[in-house]
Amino acid sequence: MKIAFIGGGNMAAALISGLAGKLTAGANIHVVDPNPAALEKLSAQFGVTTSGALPGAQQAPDPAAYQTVASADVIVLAVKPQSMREVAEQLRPLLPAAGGEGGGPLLLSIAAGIRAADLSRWLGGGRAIVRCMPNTPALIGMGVTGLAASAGVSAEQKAAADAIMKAVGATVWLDDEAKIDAVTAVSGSGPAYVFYFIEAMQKAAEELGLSAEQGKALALATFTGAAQLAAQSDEPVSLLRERVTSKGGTTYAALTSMAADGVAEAIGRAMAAAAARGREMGVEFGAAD
Ligand SMILES: NC(=O)C1=CN([C@@H]2O[C@H](COP(=O)(O)OP(=O)(O)OC[C@H]3O[C@@H](n4cnc5c(N)ncnc54)[C@H](O)[C@@H]3O)[C@@H](O)[C@H]2O)C=CC1
Ligand SMILES: O=C(O)[C@@H]1CCC=N1
Repeated sequence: MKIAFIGGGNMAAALISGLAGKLTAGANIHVVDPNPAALEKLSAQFGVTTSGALPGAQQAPDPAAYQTVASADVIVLAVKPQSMREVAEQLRPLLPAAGGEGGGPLLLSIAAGIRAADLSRWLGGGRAIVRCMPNTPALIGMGVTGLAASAGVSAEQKAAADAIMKAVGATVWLDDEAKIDAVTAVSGSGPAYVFYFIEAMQKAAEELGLSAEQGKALALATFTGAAQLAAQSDEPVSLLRERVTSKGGTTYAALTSMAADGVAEAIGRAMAAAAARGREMGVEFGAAD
């Protein structure tokens, strides 16, 4: 499978680390990014080929790269949402005319917010697009990705999208593209909530007299252990929580304090804000002329 990445930043690097040498040879992966440092790192680490610009970009275009991008089976769009329109319009002249179902390359967009209909329009219309929402644990093969296919994506292309994302973790297919905003709020942004919680626990551990190293070791092992226990258990998470919570004991004191502070409600509001921002970005960066 020949894969071209447009954008070689954090998420692209995480995906390439799972793909290169496993799903396809590094030499079958091409990365376009105007940042030379990002390209050097990816080519040294994974043996990918690289180029600095698409035609129409401000940098001097690299004609050898056109053919590589144009003949890719899958083009992963891994730039920031606000760059997506510009990149799609640069990509458009390289792509073969859109055919029927499964015609042309599969476009895999990992951008938050950007809707498939806008992307397809910027790419000349009738494109086979799968929207994906991965997350950064993909870097260690423990990501989870939500995917939604637009009309015109063939069964083979869906299988290719699934294989690419399974190379870095689990996949969850959605029947409706709009649900990608919910996935973004849960698992796309989710690692940041977990890091936030771990940071808070580390800080509190130090305030309680433990060293920074001790706080880190205890907080991390607790997260890993509790998440694995929940994943491996057939029982509801609420029951696992209750088993930790002795009546009148320490956990009860902590959870009572969290309930009084409205922590669960605050998490709900935070995730609603993430989903709303996803929808808003779709409008902000995808508006028709
Ligand atoms: N970071 C995360 O946790 C997640 C990010 N995403 C999505 O992934 C996308 C990329 O995010 P990150 O990798 O975090 O950002 P990043 O800033 O690390 O990477 C973006 C890359 O695009 C490059 N770029 C800019 N203009 C370009 C152009 N015209 N042609 C080619 N490359 C160009 C930049 O040089 C940069 O290396 C975003 O759309 C984001 O919504 C999705 C899931 C999780
Ligand atoms: O914060 C963001 O917009 C991106 C999408 C999900 C994670 N990072």
